[in-house]
Amino acid sequence: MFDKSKWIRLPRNVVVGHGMLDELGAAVGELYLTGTPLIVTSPSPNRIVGDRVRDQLPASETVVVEEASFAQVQKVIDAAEDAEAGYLVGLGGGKPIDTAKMASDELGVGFVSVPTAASHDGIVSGRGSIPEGDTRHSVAAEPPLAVVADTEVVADAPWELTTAGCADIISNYTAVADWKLAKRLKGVEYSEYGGALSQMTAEMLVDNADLIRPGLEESAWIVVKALVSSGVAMSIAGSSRPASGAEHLISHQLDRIAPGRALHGHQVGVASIMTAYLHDGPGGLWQDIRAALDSLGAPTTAADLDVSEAELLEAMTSAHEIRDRYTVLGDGITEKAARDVAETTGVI
Ligand SMILES: NC(=O)C1=CN([C@@H]2O[C@H](COP(=O)(O)OP(=O)(O)OC[C@H]3O[C@@H](n4cnc5c(N)ncnc54)[C@H](OP(=O)(O)O)[C@@H]3O)[C@@H](O)[C@H]2O)C=CC1
Ligand SMILES: O=C(CO)COP(=O)(O)O
Ligand SMILES: [Zn+2]
Repeated sequence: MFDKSKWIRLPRNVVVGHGMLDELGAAVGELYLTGTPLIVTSPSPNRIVGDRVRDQLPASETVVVEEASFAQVQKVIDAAEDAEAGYLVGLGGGKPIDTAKMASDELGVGFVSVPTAASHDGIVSGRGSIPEGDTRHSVAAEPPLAVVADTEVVADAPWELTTAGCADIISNYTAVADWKLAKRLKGVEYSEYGGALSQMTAEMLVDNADLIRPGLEESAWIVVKALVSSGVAMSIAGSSRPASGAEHLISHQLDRIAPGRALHGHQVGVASIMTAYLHDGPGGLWQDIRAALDSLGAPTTAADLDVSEAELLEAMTSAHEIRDRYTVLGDGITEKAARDVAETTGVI
């Protein structure tokens, strides 16, 4: 049996720009896929651009998912089998895209990612995440064969989705720091290319933070490109390590302790302020991260996330337990240490 985590698996066509939805048919046609396309979408993207996508993919069928759950993945698998689907098209935010990604993995058919929001780097990656049950972190899945992101559509999406995508990228700083630490202390395999690309992506986004403003199509373009790069870094690494460290562990725990309160990217952004402090101490990177999030209008405090002090501290002190991934949290931090860092960084 092959270990595909050793392969670098990337989308073949990445089509990003103004009006690019109208090139979906051409981008997919180039992949020589056969059979009925099954469009997997959610209510808003279906309403906003569903017909434009259907015009590009004649004879397609559509299934609308209501939430990200294993029941909805099964609904898509059933719809694909009924339609004898040749491939799936995830159209929308992370919910329909990851549902399509997980279903296509199970069905053994290809999938195409058509993000309508730049909310996190899962829209491009070979990592699937259904935040239900015990496993809240992503698992290996098939990467999209193609990604088609129309920046006009993404720029029109609610601004908070874009700031969540930015924060998910900014958190790459601490993810890479955790990965390097795990290499030094635990001999974990580290990819120089994966780490460097992920770090550079975070730097470019922070350097351009002033240009990222609501309604500006150029902003959507910067963020989508960054999400693509982050997805590529994960493909090079064969894991989510370049984009997921202790800040993601804390976010995954918040998903358990306080489900549905805040967007994934917003949670990892706030957690990243604190894990940067744990890495560097006072006067270090944490202030740059907080300033960048602040300038984008992304959350920087527990209150912004609608999370109580007790919920945050519980997530911070138990985050190390959820997965075998060594980070700056080591084998756990005390409640006092968690409170100190949260207070010093202004998160509580
Ligand atoms: N693979 C990975 O690494 C990761 C994957 N995920 C997955 O992503 C999901 C969360 O992703 P997220 O994007 O926040 O969730 P959604 O897909 O639910 O999108 C968020 C909201 O935005 C709406 N929406 C999407 N696009 C537009 C648009 N263009 N205009 C107006 N509204 C729009 C959706 O509306 P409506 O619901 O009405 O359609 C929804 O209310 C998780 O549940 C998980 O499955 C999360 C983190 C990491
Ligand atoms: O969200 C991700 C990267 O930004 C994926 O990370 P996880 O593997 O921790 O879910
Ligand atoms: Zn993430």
